[in-house]
Amino acid sequence: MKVNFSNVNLENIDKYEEKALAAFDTLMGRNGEGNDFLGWIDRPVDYDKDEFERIKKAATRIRENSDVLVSIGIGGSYLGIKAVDVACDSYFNSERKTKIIYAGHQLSGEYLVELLDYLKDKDYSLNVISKSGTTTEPAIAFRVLKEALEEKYGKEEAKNRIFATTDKAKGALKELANAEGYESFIVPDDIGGRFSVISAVGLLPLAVAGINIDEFMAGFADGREKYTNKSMENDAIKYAAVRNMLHEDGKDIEILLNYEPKLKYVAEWWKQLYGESEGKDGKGLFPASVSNTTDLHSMGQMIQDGVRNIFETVIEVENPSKDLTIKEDEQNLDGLNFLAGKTMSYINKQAMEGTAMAHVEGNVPNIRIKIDKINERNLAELFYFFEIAVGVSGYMLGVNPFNQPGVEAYKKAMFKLLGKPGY
Ligand SMILES: O=P(O)(O)OC[C@H]1O[C@H](O)[C@H](O)[C@@H](O)[C@@H]1O
Repeated sequence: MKVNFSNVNLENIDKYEEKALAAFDTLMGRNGEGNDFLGWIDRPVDYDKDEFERIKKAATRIRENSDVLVSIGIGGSYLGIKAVDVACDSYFNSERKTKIIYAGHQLSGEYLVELLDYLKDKDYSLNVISKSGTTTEPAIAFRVLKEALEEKYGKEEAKNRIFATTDKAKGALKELANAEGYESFIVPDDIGGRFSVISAVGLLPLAVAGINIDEFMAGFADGREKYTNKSMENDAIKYAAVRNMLHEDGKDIEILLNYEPKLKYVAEWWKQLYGESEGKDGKGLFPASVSNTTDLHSMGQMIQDGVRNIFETVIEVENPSKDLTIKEDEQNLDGLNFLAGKTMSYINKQAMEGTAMAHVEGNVPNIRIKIDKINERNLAELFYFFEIAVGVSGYMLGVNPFNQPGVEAYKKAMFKLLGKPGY
């Protein structure tokens, strides 16, 4: 993975570098706000190997007896799984032995009814994932899906098809898992939800999907190797410094963009990580995302000519796994023979370069993150890069990057409207 800042004016970066290095010291010194939630930093080399093996065994069992695993969770208990699942799957002919389907990540009755109908003639298991164990959306989905599972298999067999990933000791889901005898896995106390894809939260569903979780962990270890040294050569520190410089220079919105549609949910994972880590005390860059070149035909006008408060961070995949060469056409009625002999990846790359030139020309600075190809190891390294960078960036901003007090406000209002006791 390489990060390129040549499309950003770095003439004022010095004072941000000093601040970034100090913030990095706070992060790695574990003496900043939110330092109870830094377990993810060393997790790549310090994790429960027994649980890891148990995850693999459970995944094998699920793959043997289920066409579908319903992964029930929201936020950090959903987005990391979906990001890697989609990015590492094929667009159309998924060879997945067991398909991962998601639930509990919204409150759509239509979705849940259609999911229940879809599952009727399938063998399936449930992985209910909630660090707190009380989040409304997954709790509702689990109540409904558990009832359907028990109806299909009977209570005893259903117990062998329910896996709970939650707090090691407390919370409603842990109590339920203990009472019902569900196999459970742990969301570590010292890893916040948006950082938890490295734990059983991500590992079990991804192992069921056929992702190589040894390679996934190795990618996090690659990230820990590359992004935990104190130097401005450390791209994670530099990215944090550059973001803060651009923010103080009037850019309020960072757009993460890709030119490979299957990376869409990597951006969704990134939006939670950056939005929840920095959006506090009236501060923070607004994290947005587009998928190009599709969105150049919808958001291109705004990005090129709208309010000049945007910069872009582009994820470039240097070696797509498949490619296709445009052929000469005798009639050339579409006028595309100038593309004959050129590959789609070459054309996509020129679109990326042309867009970067036009946007930089229009005062939209561009950061470029290049990954060799899309696989679980490279995605894990990218995740770790963003995690270190958000810790540094949040401390530079003067916020606690590891809490999320603001998410409670809507819940209180919603529970009052729903007549939840005590609200
Ligand atoms: O895993 P859970 O405890 O169910 O939390 C799921 C999500 O909901 C919370 O409200 C926070 O917004 C997220 O940080 C968290 O990832």
